[in-house]
Amino acid sequence: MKSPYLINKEEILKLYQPVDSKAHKGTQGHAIIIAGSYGKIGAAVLASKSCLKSGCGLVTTFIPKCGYQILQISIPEVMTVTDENTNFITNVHLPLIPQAIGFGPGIGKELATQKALFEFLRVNKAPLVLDADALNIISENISWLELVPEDTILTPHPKELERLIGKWNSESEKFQKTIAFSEKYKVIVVMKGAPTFIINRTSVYENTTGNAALATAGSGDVLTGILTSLLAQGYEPKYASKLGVYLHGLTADLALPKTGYESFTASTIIKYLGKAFLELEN
Ligand SMILES: NC(=O)C1=CN([C@@H]2O[C@H](COP(=O)(O)OP(=O)(O)OC[C@H]3O[C@@H](n4cnc5c(N)ncnc54)[C@H](OP(=O)(O)O)[C@@H]3O)[C@@H](O)[C@H]2O)[C@@H](O)CC1
Ligand SMILES: Nc1ncnc2c1ncn2[C@@H]1O[C@H](COP(=O)(O)OP(=O)(O)O)[C@@H](O)[C@H]1O
Ligand SMILES: [Mg+2]
Repeated sequence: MKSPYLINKEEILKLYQPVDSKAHKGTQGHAIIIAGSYGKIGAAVLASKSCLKSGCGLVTTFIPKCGYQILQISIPEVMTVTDENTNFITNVHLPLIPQAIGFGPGIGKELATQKALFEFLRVNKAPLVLDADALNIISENISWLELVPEDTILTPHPKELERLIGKWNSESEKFQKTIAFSEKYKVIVVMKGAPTFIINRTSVYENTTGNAALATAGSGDVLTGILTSLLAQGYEPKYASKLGVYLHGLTADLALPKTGYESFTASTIIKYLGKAFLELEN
């Protein structure tokens, strides 16, 4: 394998698009987050809030009924649409075609949720981020990946990656298998970890931001929201994935002197998103 390209500030400044002074919420993209199940509505809240706080104009969140009040009270700026089912997602019906969709955090693996994901993949054409249980479901139905739009962004942590590509015997085999997977299914794989690598066909990129403060519940859910937001704003998937992982890690680097490792939570990532974006302004 060639040595990875580094995702550093110089590279990010080449692709970052500042918000236009004539922008309005309609030009900033409408994102949909499909997430959550009973006991894991927090994942939907974190992904939705981070989506909104990364510059997206409008965010609609699709959740099972049990999440309705939680979402509306915790993030009044976000619109919600609920499934017929109380505890988990069974039938994704969207009120609009958005500019991007993030699917997976906290959805669980109920059979009805698996069917809902399959039906969604059959009809969806919007740019897509797949995370968490959406990846776990797809791991057991790998041919469904043939249904996703080209350059869909997959964000597995190491265990989710293993479920998708199978076990590896060395780091180099892990990269080889992920490159082959990215080529075969025409997807971008964000290999989350310390550090995070992005695999886009045969190209490998290594992120330079982030630290162990991110080793906390929900930090991946927040990344899904950020990536979905950037896609909705019109960033091409190859740029959205780089900018998203860079900003996500940068929040932890900026926050660390104030929070230390221990008190940093996924909500701290969201809190520091503004400072991370400001680092990109000249
Ligand atoms: N507030 C909420 O609503 C929250 C909801 N959430 C939602 O919960 C769902 C389940 O998500 P999940 O990732 O916890 O479960 P799962 O896929 O079984 O992975 C666990 C296994 O993976 C491994 N592993 C993980 N990271 C690794 C690493 N860096 N490096 C190495 N190994 C690593 C780890 O292995 P271990 O080290 O324990 O052997 C363990 O076996 C999902 O939908 C998510 O969105 C969460 O986001 C939390 C907040
Ligand atoms: N030690 C670490 N250094 C840098 N980044 C880390 C570290 N530990 C975790 N992360 C990042 O935190 C996120 C964890 O995602 P994930 O495991 O999906 O969390 P969750 O499912 O709880 O939301 C990933 O973006 C990962 O790269
Ligand atoms: Mg996760």
